[in-house]
Amino acid sequence: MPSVPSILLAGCGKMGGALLDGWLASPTPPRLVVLDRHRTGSDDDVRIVRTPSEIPADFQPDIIVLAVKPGAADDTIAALGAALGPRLARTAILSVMAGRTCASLSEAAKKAGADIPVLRGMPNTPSAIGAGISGFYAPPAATEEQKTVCHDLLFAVGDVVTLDNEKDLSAVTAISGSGPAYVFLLAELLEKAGITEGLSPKIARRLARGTIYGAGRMLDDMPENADELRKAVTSPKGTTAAALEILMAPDAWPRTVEKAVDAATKRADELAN
Ligand SMILES: NC(=O)C1=CN([C@@H]2O[C@H](COP(=O)(O)OP(=O)(O)OC[C@H]3O[C@@H](n4cnc5c(N)ncnc54)[C@H](OP(=O)(O)O)[C@@H]3O)[C@@H](O)[C@H]2O)C=CC1
Ligand SMILES: O=C(O)[C@@H]1CCC=N1
Repeated sequence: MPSVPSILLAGCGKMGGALLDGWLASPTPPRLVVLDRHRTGSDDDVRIVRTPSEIPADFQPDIIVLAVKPGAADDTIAALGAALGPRLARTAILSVMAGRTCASLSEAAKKAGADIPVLRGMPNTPSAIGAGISGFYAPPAATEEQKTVCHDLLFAVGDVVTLDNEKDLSAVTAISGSGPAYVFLLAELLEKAGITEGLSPKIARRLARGTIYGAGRMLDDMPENADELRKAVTSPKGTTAAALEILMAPDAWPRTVEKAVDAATKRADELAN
């Protein structure tokens, strides 16, 4: 494989677009062709096509990053197989889709005439600014070179946790794949509560966002556990204690977060095939 790998990004919506932004801002972006029926325009760094038949004839992808909806994967793989044929002989697929297993995607690739390995990543949208975190799983069928290139693609946009068991990707999806949405919801709710308490929308927004940013940075920078950082904010009989008495009631956040993560994990399992 060449030192700069050739990547076909199939699907460039919310997650594919975040990966693309992150790669383009990284020190050594891969050679990129982007396939997405809604994207237009190309520049020096990336060629954008709307259908597989528009992929340049001399482009041979080392890795296809599959970032379409799980239900669109088989049709996309079939269309790529038909358009690229023998150009897929040394390609591997890196799926970033929720649920879909390596085995089911390998089967779809085989049907499309490409007997090629499928690796899986579960990134998240902060990848767009190089602050992602991804789970990564490579099956035994992948070569060491394919494992390294796929790992490094995810590492170029943030941290990577390598998993020994593919099954764990469902829980990873529920925690870090979907997780930014939970944090954004907290930002929305804090902002709304601030407005209810009489702050202007502008000030409530600034306080909510600044607080989540600062707390996130402390979690990243400081060695203390999250509960220690929480306790450092909580004066006995003070304001935080009054709020946490409500949030930490057994049926409030502890149970709600557990139930939400379990629902997301189960949904990832349902999307498997
Ligand atoms: N959003 C997120 O935060 C995360 C998403 N993921 C995974 O990433 C995948 C994509 O999700 P997301 O980015 O949200 O979805 P989007 O719908 O935003 O993006 C998918 C894009 O691919 C296009 N597309 C699908 N099939 C083809 C095709 N054959 N040819 C050309 N374009 C095609 C879609 O067009 P059209 O809409 O017309 O089909 C759409 O523009 C999912 O499998 C999801 O599980 C993983 C981690 C996080
Ligand atoms: O909601 C979803 O299914 C995708 C996977 C993780 C985040 N978004």
